[in-house]
Amino acid sequence: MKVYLIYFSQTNNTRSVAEAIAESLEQQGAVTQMVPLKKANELEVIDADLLGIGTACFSSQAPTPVKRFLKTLPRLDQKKASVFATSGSAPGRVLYDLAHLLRRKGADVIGGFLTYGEVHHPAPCLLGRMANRPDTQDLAQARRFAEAVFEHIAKGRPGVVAASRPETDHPKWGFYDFVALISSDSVLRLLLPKPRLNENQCKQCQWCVSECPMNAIVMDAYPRIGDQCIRCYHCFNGCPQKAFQVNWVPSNLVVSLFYNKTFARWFGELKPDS
Ligand SMILES: Cc1cc2nc3c(=O)[nH]c(=O)nc-3n(C[C@H](O)[C@H](O)[C@H](O)COP(=O)(O)O)c2cc1C
Repeated sequence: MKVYLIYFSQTNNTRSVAEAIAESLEQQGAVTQMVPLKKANELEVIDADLLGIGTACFSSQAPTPVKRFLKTLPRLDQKKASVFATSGSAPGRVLYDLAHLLRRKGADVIGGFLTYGEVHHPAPCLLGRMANRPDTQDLAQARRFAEAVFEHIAKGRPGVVAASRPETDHPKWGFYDFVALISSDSVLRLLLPKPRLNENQCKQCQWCVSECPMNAIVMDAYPRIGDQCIRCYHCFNGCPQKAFQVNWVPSNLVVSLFYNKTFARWFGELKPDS
């Protein structure tokens, strides 16, 4: 069985889950190729017996670059696919987004797996950080999920694997599912601050230009962030010179008043744990 495993991961949580899944599939005899989204290739997708797509959750949904990629895929008539995601406490529609877009292309989505991933979103006041996730148990669960997917295909079973998360097939209608519906990129651009470059610290290494998942950073004399920025803060978090700055004051207010209150109401009094 040929498996093509694509992952979108900025702080390596989803990548660790993808590695655990790949390892488990290989142990069972599958030939697995694992690639980051930016390097994913349509021809390999078509060639695979099983397509795996994994992502970090942004704003309780699948990040825009992942959705865009899935929308541009060719027809996947009855190709087996499985999806997985890592998130903080509010995964919302992330699994459904992946499965729904794959099904629209005609894929046969046989399972969805979700686990926690430590949150590195730089907004200082965000609660629910899920420190050190995914941990050994989470990764063991990911391996078991991969075993179930492999067995399902090998034995030619119909439908979805028993271990699949129900929201892979039907969206839930909880609070964060609504958050996902209203959190379009344009709303996030209004609510969240854009990173700003401190030119004195920038060494023009162009790390941010090559890493931006939206290809929204272009090089003038210095990197310039364009209007396509989705506020993922990958440039801010990852810049080797720490040359980006963000003014959190206005959005801290929004997050503290609205988001953290909701966390507290729905999940108990979460405390910053790092
Ligand atoms: C910009 C951004 C937005 C996020 N939004 C959410 C969210 O709405 N709900 C949630 O549960 N986690 C959210 N997270 C947390 C990530 O989904 C989580 O940390 C994930 O494991 C990161 O995966 P990665 O290390 O593979 O990039 C967000 C993280 C970032 C950076």
